[in-house]
Amino acid sequence: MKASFITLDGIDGAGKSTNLNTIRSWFEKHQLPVLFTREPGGTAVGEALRKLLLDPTTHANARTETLMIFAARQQHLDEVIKPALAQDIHVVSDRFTDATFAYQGGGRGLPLADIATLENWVQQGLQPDLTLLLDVPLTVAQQRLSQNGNPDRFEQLDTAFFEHARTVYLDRAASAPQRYAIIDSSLNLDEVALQINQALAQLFGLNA
Ligand SMILES: Nc1ncnc2c1ncn2[C@@H]1O[C@H](COP(=O)(O)OP(=O)(O)OP(=O)(O)O)[C@@H](O)[C@H]1O
Ligand SMILES: Cc1cn([C@H]2C[C@H](O)[C@@H](COP(=O)(O)O)O2)c(=O)[nH]c1=O
Repeated sequence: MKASFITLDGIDGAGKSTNLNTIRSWFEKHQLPVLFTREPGGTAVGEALRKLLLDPTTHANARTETLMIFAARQQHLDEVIKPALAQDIHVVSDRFTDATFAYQGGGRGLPLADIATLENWVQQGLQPDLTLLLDVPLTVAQQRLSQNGNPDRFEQLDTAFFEHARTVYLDRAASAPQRYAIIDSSLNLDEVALQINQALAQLFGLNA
């Protein structure tokens, strides 16, 4: 079986961290080899860039921010993602390039075509086999996040930023429905887990 590259994405507060456990359990149940990783991050270089990117005192403009994210991604692809896939290990990444289109494109307002240029240069055609897009209305995400202290540099951004980001995520999913599973993450955790398990089962041709 060819190894699959799966990404998990959505606006802050959509429930990615919470639902990673569901994905872990599904792979354990089916005894499939899998590597969990995240962006920005996943390597020493990537984690150092993540620290800068999420630090509220960092003053990076939108283009610098985007280049930092793609620098982290290049290292992540070369050091972690591509080697794992080559060894027939499935890879699940907590965020990938959809986040750049959504946050730097939708949120920050950079041209999506510029992000696509960087995507082509860095990924050389590599795309996820499945993207689990956790989708919630902004009010739900914000209500959930309000329970967490110390918002990071992105979590401090305003409602318009996240509305634009959510729109880009949904537009991308609509334009390539074979690659995306839109998960209604406003439902309770059991119902969200069911949708995630169904999407994984469909990708692998296994039981949910
Ligand atoms: N389906 C759900 N129903 C109720 N609460 C939820 C649900 N999913 C997540 N939560 C709660 O919402 C909060 C945010 O969830 P989580 O940290 O998983 O979001 P996230 O998308 O990973 O956010 P971030 O990207 O900022 O880490 C947590 O307190 C979590 O327990
Ligand atoms: C990959 C990627 C991430 N971001 C932002 C989105 C989040 O606010 C943070 C990462 O933190 P997480 O809650 O642990 O996912 O970084 C971004 O703006 N652009 C990207 O490409």
